[in-house]
Amino acid sequence: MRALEPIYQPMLLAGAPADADRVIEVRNPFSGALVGTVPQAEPRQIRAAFKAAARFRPKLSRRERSDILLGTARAIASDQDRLAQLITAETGLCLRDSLHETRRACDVWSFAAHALIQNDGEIYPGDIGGNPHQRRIFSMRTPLAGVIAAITPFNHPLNLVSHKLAPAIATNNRVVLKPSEQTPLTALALGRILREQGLPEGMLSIVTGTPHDLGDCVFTDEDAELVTFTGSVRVGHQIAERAGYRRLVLELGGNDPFIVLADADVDRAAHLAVQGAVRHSGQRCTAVKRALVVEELADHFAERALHHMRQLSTGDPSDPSVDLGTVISEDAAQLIARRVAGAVAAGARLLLGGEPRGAFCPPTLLDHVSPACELVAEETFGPVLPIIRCNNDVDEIVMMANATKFGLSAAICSNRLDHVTRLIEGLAVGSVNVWEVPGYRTELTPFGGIKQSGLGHKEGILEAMRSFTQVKTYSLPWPV
Ligand SMILES: NC(=O)c1ccc[n+]([C@@H]2O[C@H](COP(=O)([O-])OP(=O)(O)OC[C@H]3O[C@@H](n4cnc5c(N)ncnc54)[C@H](O)[C@@H]3O)[C@@H](O)[C@H]2O)c1
Repeated sequence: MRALEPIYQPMLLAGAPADADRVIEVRNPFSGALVGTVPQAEPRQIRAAFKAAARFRPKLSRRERSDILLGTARAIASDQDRLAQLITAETGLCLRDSLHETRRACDVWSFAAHALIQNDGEIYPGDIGGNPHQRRIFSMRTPLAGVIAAITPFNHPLNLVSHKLAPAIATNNRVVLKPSEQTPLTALALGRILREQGLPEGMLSIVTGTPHDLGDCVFTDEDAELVTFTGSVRVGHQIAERAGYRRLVLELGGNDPFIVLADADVDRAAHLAVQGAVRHSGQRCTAVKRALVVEELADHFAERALHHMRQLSTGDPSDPSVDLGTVISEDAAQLIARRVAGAVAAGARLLLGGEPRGAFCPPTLLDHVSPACELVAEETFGPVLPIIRCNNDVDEIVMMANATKFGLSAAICSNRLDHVTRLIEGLAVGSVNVWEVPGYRTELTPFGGIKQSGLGHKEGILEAMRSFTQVKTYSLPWPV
């Protein structure tokens, strides 16, 4: 496929294009080619973005918001090839994964449009207590008084940005978004679409820059009432320590187990595990990070997983037939390689893999992995499937799965209802999928982790619309 011409994208400050004295370069992780440049914002520009947002009071009717959201969904759908190419150029993800991402983002925007037409208030009778009143209490949801500060990671540059912006717009809020400096071009392309759909300028700023240059200003601005952050545990915890008295929504890393019990169809389980581990280059918070397989199936599982991994085609991520692109950078590929080597040194058997080439990390399969290795104790963000063998004992498997600081999602392969229900009850995670990859969800459903993976506030359109609003109650006389 022809390489895209390098582009310069200005930021959006209160909807208007804005430059800065310096730029950051975005390079294609596969080819090293320059994809484009964006401004390196200065802290004073971040302040200006929050100030402009705080001054603006959105007055869009539900119908107007719904039109903008549906228009955005349609624009993403009609431009999906170009957007997918941009995602692939910025991230090194294969085009197939990028197209998948554009379809998810369309869902986000259209589901938000549908969600906002539902009434979100409730009615409570006043005559229920020991001192009954002839009144009724009504609740309504209002936008936040302050501005939403949104910070997003590199790995889903369209979908996760959509998960911040769509519910914010649906609830008439104002947002200052700082996308990852590794993938800012897709976020800015989405910002342009929103402008074309008639989003009022004061509702959205998209500022770009490195955390090194911006410091804390995005999440400590005096006008930021809520910080919604998706990214690593390390950065999420730093933000939690420094953000002060404001609402926090943290969607952090994961270390998701893929549990295969003794009754499982081994080939089906192995195929799912490989998909869950390598799709999106293994760079999903909910990717399969550890396969916990009962000992009696493990040889067969490893053999079938090897078979499925060998089917994957690799190469230029912009080639539509390629299944696996690169990870985000050469440094990321090197870190994965070091952790794989560490696991092998600790006794794991490498069944498939090899040295990284630039940012390309080959699909990697290991068996007999010790749960103590860094490869599986930490979140390893790459196309790696480590098999940890375990005893055929559900309670022990629950303990192994939970023996991590993370608590995002999990997957189970079993048809034994008694075992499945014990696992669903026992796993300390936000979501469990039976006979699916851990990350399965719709864009509407609640999603988010516990323990170090998050504070328990959920995303997903409906939950995000709740966290981006306050509940106000009012009561009226209600004589009967
Ligand atoms: N739970 C979820 O929903 C979810 C979804 C996707 C990704 N993630 C997680 O995100 C991580 C991968 O993304 P990443 O590498 O971009 O994460 P990251 O934490 O390095 O960066 C995320 C964002 O924070 C910014 N940032 C980095 N350091 C900062 C600092 N000191 N102060 C303020 N902002 C800072 C980055 O510029 C980026 O915009 C993985 O851990 C993955 O599991 C979680």
